[in-house]
Amino acid sequence: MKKIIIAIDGFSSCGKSTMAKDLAKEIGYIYIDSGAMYRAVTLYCIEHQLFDEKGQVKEEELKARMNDIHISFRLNPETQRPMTYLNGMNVEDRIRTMEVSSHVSPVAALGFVREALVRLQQEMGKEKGIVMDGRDIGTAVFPQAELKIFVTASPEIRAQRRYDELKAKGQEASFDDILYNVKERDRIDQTREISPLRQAEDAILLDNSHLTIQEQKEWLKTQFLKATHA
Ligand SMILES: Nc1ncnc2c1ncn2[C@@H]1O[C@H](COP(=O)(O)OP(=O)(O)O)[C@@H](O)[C@H]1O
Ligand SMILES: Nc1ccn([C@@H]2O[C@H](COP(=O)(O)OP(=O)(O)O)[C@@H](O)[C@H]2O)c(=O)n1
Repeated sequence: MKKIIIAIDGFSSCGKSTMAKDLAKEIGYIYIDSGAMYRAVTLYCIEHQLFDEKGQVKEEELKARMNDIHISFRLNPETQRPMTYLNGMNVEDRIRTMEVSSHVSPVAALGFVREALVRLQQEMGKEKGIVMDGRDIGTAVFPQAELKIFVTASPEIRAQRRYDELKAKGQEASFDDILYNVKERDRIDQTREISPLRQAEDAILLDNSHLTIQEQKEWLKTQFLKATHA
């Protein structure tokens, strides 16, 4: 069967990666979490003191160091899940902290950061057979994608999902802080100048507020089958 590109965009913490990862595994496609790449650049900034005392990113310094930032994915041999690597180090857990979540959107709004990461993402999708999730996959990275999904759910439900996830990992978390972060990232992501978060005209909208993980997985598989048998 001819391989296609599947773009899954939408608001923060609604379940995009969960459904994208599950589908990719089932149909034998590569899965790429583009948000992990923006998170990895943000972790690099935190670890190299590239935020000033006001919490603003030191743009010129980051720009000068972009060539020193190498991001890749490798499958965990036990779980078969993709792990994010930054300059050869596994940073999968470190990029998921609230500290990174609260700094990532301003970093992702920078044109030179987006240019570098979009180039890498397009390279990864060159052979098709890829499911990528993020904010601008259907609008900017792969506007030609054969299947585009735009996912949303209420902010409270999304914050609860992220809260449960952090708690399950044993991380300290406050529901109110997470809710604030989810809403604030949505605001910055939707209002930035370059490739703001928006639904592509040809994307299928999914509100999964009241769907289980299993239900949304089945829904996505149906969309895939429709797109490949059309
Ligand atoms: N339909 C759902 N119902 C309940 N929890 C969900 C659902 N979809 C995903 N989750 C959980 O919500 C959290 C956020 O999901 P994730 O896939 O990381 O979202 P995103 O990629 O959109 O940020 C994860 O802990 C995931 O297990
Ligand atoms: N294609 C993408 C993916 C993520 N991002 C940025 O990276 C942040 C983290 O993305 P993510 O997908 O890991 O976010 P979660 O919804 O998983 O928390 C987003 O809030 C955006 O600011 C982006 O700008 N473009």
